Amino acid sequence: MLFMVRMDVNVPPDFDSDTFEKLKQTEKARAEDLQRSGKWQHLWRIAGQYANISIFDVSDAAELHDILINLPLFPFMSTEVTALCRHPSAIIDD
Ligand SMILES: O=C(O)C[C@H]1C=CC(=O)O1
Repeated sequence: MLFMVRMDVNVPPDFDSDTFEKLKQTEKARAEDLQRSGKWQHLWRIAGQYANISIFDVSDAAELHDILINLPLFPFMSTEVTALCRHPSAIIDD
């Protein structure tokens, strides 16, 4: 199943910056692993915002939920999930 996920990252202004930098590195490694696995198919920065639009290809909503809540930056994120299905006029069958 395909899902579009918007992730907005909100860091409290008084949060320790070194700790946050370490979390970002852990998040980057996790995101790269999930992309290599094929589960995180697209990762796009929303220009001008600390936010992204991502496409996940997972077996079901429960798997997506498990991935999202285990992201290192999840405690600092708000997420919006949209289930996708093939458009009948789409010419690319990916
Ligand atoms: O930067 C972000 O949008 C948040 C998060 C998603 C992937 C990643 O490496 O960090």
